[in-house]
Amino acid sequence: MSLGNLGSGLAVRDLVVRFGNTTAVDHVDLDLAPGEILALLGPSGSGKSSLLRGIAGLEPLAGGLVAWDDVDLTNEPVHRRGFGVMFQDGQLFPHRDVGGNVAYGIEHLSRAERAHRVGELLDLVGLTAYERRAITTLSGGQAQRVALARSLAPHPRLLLLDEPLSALDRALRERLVGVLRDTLKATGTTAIYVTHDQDEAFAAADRVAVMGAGRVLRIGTPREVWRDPRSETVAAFLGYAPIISAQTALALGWPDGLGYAARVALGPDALRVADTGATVAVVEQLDRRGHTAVLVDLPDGQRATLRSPVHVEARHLAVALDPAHCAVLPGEADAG
Ligand SMILES: Nc1ncnc2c1ncn2[C@@H]1O[C@H](COP(=O)(O)OP(=O)(O)OP(=O)(O)O)[C@@H](O)[C@H]1O
Repeated sequence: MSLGNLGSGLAVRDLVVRFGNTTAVDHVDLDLAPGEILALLGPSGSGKSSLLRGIAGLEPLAGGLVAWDDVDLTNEPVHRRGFGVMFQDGQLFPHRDVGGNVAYGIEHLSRAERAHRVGELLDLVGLTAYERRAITTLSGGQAQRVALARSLAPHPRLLLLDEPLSALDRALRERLVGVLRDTLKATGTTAIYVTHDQDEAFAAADRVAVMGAGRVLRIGTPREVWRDPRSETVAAFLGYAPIISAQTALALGWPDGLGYAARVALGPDALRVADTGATVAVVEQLDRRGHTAVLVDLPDGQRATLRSPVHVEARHLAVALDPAHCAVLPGEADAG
């Protein structure tokens, strides 16, 4: 049934998923344009998987609507939505080889068409000539690339990826997130990508939605969400720390123009050593890759980290805040 006003791509309206007394997804609205990649980010238990599964049709809805190109799919079974799903463990068939796995969803095609599509996708995910390899001989990263090729083979109009890289180590994740994004873009696939890793979300997506307690707290491009998290919850989840009052920010040399109730969230490079400024006590120094993390106590008693190229000798430092590496948050009373 055409709904008449929801536009092209995915539209989610007022979606609710409940498990007993737990509301896992709490009245969520979401729009996704064709070809767009959205990352769903949020702490454990914030409802990311439940939202994804609700959209896929894998979880019954307690309320709301899922539509594609203005057509209501809420009551369509999973396999009639034209959506694909890829999970953390890939769920490959061990008794089929790589090519057999990729061809799984396209067995209605002619042998030649199938072979062409399988070859094309294996090329895209960087596994050319792996077609006859046994699944049991693949590394974790290779297996996830096969899983990606398999889920893309039937041309899903929406691909739902649930923590597709989280079983892999960080270095491999950083590399594969690029392969994943490039492959989704090369195939023009619209996708929702669930992860709890901020870096992965920012690297994969055109837009990021940060969830908390079943709701979408903030949605925008990675740059918009980072620059303007709009709430302490989102800022803290993105890795801003600590969050200080306007008064403390002014004491640390903030150039003015802050509302009395505003709060300032410090990003990783927010504090720097200055010739003049507030003096803070050095508490501890930790060796990091390429820099020293100098832990200092701010005038309000909160601990903050300053990145320094070398260990500092002094027990006290003059520091200043760099507004370009901070986010200004509205005071509780102004928060919308
Ligand atoms: N099958 C289930 N039965 C009961 N409660 C569930 C079920 N699945 C999820 N929940 C609950 O719903 C809420 C949201 O869980 P969900 O798995 O969607 O969160 P998440 O953000 O994906 O978490 P994670 O990052 O840990 O996977 C949690 O409180 C969780 O305990």
